[in-house]
Amino acid sequence: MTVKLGVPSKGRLMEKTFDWFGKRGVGLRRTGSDREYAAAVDGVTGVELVLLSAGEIPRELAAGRIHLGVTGSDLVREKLAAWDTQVEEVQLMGFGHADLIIAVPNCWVDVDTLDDLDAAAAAFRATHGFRMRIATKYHRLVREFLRDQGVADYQLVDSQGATEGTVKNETAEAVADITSSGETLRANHLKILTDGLVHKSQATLFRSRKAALSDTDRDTLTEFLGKLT
Ligand SMILES: Nc1ncnc2c1ncn2[C@@H]1O[C@H](COP(=O)(O)OP(=O)(O)OP(=O)(O)O)[C@@H](O)[C@H]1O
Ligand SMILES: O=P(O)(O)OC[C@H]1O[C@H](OP(=O)(O)OP(=O)(O)O)[C@H](O)[C@@H]1O
Repeated sequence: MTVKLGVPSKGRLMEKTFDWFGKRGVGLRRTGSDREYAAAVDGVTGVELVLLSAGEIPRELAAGRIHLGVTGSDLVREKLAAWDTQVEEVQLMGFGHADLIIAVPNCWVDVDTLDDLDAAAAAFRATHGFRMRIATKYHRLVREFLRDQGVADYQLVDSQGATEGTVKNETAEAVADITSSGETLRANHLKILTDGLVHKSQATLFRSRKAALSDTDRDTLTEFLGKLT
């Protein structure tokens, strides 16, 4: 057997992940054509590279099909129930920073905090006869956060992309999404609630608590982690 390392095959995190391992003496490289998802690891034996989408890495770790995986800390928390019983955070990697936040229209001048949102939500329901809609793809994280903060009078509507556009399109009144430069929020006339930070995410190396290991794999993994951390 081999120790399996899952890394993002494309998207924001891929290149920086390759650089991060490179700086630690582990060469990750794609092999074959541009479009072929084949890869190799240089500088260490017994480790196999598996190219996956960032969004699928949490599931693969939880299923024990990979031993180590790189993805955003937001994605692990969103995709896995009781995430820390299924995976272990090995190392924050210092890139892929993004904040999951709750934002409302700039023109809601009386709404700057979660308490304000709660009050606005009750008023909204009384006026419109349905609950205020918050668009997001982070259902688990947002629901848990709002429950802990005592906000209840809302409904989540699913948005898998262009989430900030839902307010203008009148399919939601507020959004919960990732922000990095803040440009997309600004361009869509949205403001972040002052206490509306749900999670500060960054790329993270995770270890599966579920993946089986032979004695040899265990030694390989220990040696490999020694190089990385
Ligand atoms: N500006 C940003 N917008 C969205 N995600 C960001 C941003 N900056 C960093 N991230 C992080 O990047 C990760 C998502 O990476 P990426 O966008 O490459 O994957 P994806 O396209 O969503 O996933 P998949 O490959 O599954 O389609 C998340 O952990 C997210 O927090
Ligand atoms: O703060 P900013 O730097 O503007 O970045 C934030 C935006 O980037 C992401 O969208 P992405 O580009 O992944 O497209 P999406 O709308 O399809 O999710 C995220 O969902 C925000 O919309």
